[in-house]
Amino acid sequence: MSKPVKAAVMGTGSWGTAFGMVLADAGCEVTLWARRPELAEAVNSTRTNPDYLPGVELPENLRATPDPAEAAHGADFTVLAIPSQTLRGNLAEWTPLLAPGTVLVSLMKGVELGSAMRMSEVIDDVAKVGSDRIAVVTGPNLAREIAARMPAAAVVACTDEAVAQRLQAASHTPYFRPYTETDVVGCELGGAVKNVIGLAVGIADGMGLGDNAKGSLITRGLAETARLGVRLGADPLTFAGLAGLGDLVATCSSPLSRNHTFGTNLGKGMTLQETIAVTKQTAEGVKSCESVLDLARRHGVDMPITETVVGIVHEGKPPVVALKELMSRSAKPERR
Ligand SMILES: NC(=O)c1ccc[n+]([C@@H]2O[C@H](COP(=O)([O-])OP(=O)(O)OC[C@H]3O[C@@H](n4cnc5c(N)ncnc54)[C@H](O)[C@@H]3O)[C@@H](O)[C@H]2O)c1
Ligand SMILES: O=P(O)(O)OC[C@H](O)CO
Repeated sequence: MSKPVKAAVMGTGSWGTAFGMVLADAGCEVTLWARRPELAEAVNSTRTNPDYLPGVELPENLRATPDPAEAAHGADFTVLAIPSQTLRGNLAEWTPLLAPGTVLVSLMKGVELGSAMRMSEVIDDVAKVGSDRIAVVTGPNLAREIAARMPAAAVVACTDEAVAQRLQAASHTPYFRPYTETDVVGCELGGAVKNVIGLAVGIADGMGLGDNAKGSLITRGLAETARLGVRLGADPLTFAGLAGLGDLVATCSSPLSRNHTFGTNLGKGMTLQETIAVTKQTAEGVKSCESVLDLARRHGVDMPITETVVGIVHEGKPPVVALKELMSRSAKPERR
């Protein structure tokens, strides 16, 4: 009999825990790394994650530890499930602990502030493992729904298709259907920019702008995502898939999305500080809107919705003023 696949999941938040559950349900032996020892203890003693996924019973073949070396030991896959802006520092500490040959798997949907790097680029920069040992999981995957074992499809991307296939096999369950991809750039940009568009749609919902506005923002949001992606070498068709349209639709329609909810609160008139205070989990778009805009400017790509979100979130622009500016941009053809 072959040995079970071992997976370390670095991060015991909502998605780290839910994806750890997927891997365990698919037959992997899973160890979660939890930053706080008391959370690791609670996971092991109650078989739940009371802080992030209360009420969800976790499988027996999943355990938690506060020791990153213990989590990483012998792992075939080392899954990174922490906020994007904390990746560089954490991975620098974990790199000496990584199992030889382990595949580093990013669950993160962000772009690094300052460097404007995608998460796979940060991973390569820090761990120096090469693109064939870096994979990305993305798509319409709201953690709460996956944790309830509700059906979802996803994309597992790696420049080496055989590695993507290994990860696909390690995470395929009756409720979680991963498709392979080799367009890592497109998959990562789809995930990072949809959080920014999710904020924009949330703001519009909070302002009561209606469903035509929502449909328009989703579609024009996807257009600017694809524009950036193509400039960076992505396949435009990736944005019509699960990592693009699929994730955008789930995020922009669900009250479970932290980015959408964050935007809705701003659109209803809460201040940024009030909105941050009621947001308990990571809403990546709040920081990544600035790094996505930075990336777009470095490559001369126009991203008006992203620019509008930055104006509202970081420059104190009132949403009504931002809306007026967005609607009064010069007329142009839909495709150019
Ligand atoms: N929740 C979802 O539905 C979902 C789905 C797909 C992708 N994602 C992406 O996954 C990533 C993680 O999101 P999440 O939902 O698990 O977030 P979360 O807020 O639920 O959990 C974040 C985890 O990171 C840890 N953490 C926070 N700051 C840290 C630091 N400085 N150093 C080390 N660890 C730290 C927290 O303790 C927690 O375990 C994000 O990039 C998010 O966009 C989330
Ligand atoms: O809760 P959000 O806004 O971070 O979205 C979660 C997932 O990325 C949806 O696929």
